[in-house]
Amino acid sequence: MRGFYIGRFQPYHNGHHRMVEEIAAEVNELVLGIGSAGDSHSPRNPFTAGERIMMVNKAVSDFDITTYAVPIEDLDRNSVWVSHVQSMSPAFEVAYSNNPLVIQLFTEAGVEVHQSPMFNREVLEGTEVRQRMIEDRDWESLVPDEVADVVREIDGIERLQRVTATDGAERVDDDEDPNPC
Ligand SMILES: Nc1ncnc2c1ncn2[C@@H]1O[C@H](COP(=O)(O)OP(=O)(O)OP(=O)(O)O)[C@@H](O)[C@H]1O
Ligand SMILES: NC(=O)c1ccc[n+]([C@@H]2O[C@H](COP(=O)(O)O)[C@@H](O)[C@H]2O)c1
Repeated sequence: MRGFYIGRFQPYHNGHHRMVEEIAAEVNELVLGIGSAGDSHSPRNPFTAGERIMMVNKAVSDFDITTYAVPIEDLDRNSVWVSHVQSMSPAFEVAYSNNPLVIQLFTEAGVEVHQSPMFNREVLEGTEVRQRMIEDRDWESLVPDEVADVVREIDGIERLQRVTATDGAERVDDDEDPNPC
């Protein structure tokens, strides 16, 4: 049986990895949808689809299943999103997600959806990993070693810190004359 699991994976972390481990007990093939594939170089989506494919492919090589990483760009219309996914992915019988919108859209389209427990969600969350990267705090322990290697290879921390920084320009208050003479 072939399954489908989509995430933004910004970056792929140990919560995703635990979920793939559980999925691997149920299917022998898994499509990993790289969601919001067109987004990169922003605080919420720092890594490109290609970089996320590297992270995911290297990390899941430990598991005894065949995997395919497929980039999926976002659409303005949720109502046709499942068809869009199906048009880009190898065919699959079951979708895995804990995202309420994704669950709703697949269910309405007649696709069986399985949820998983949330693993150590207090820290295993992309937002937390990125915050630690910005603040130079330990993030490596929250991701598979292969992902940490990719982040270092692409100078990902420097990029995230730079795209998160403000431009440092002095703010001029509205009621202050910028050109006093
Ligand atoms: N710790 C976790 N345990 C189980 N599932 C998780 C965990 N973290 C994320 N997921 C699930 O993995 C899928 C992809 O998640 P996503 O890539 O958005 O990660 P995220 O940690 O929620 O990231 P962000 O904080 O950047 O939104 C979603 O279905 C999400 O619910
Ligand atoms: N209309 C759309 O483009 C649409 C709808 C539902 C989910 N998605 C994408 O699917 C992915 C879902 O992953 P998360 O669970 O990580 O949010 C995201 O990249 C999200 O943007 C896109």
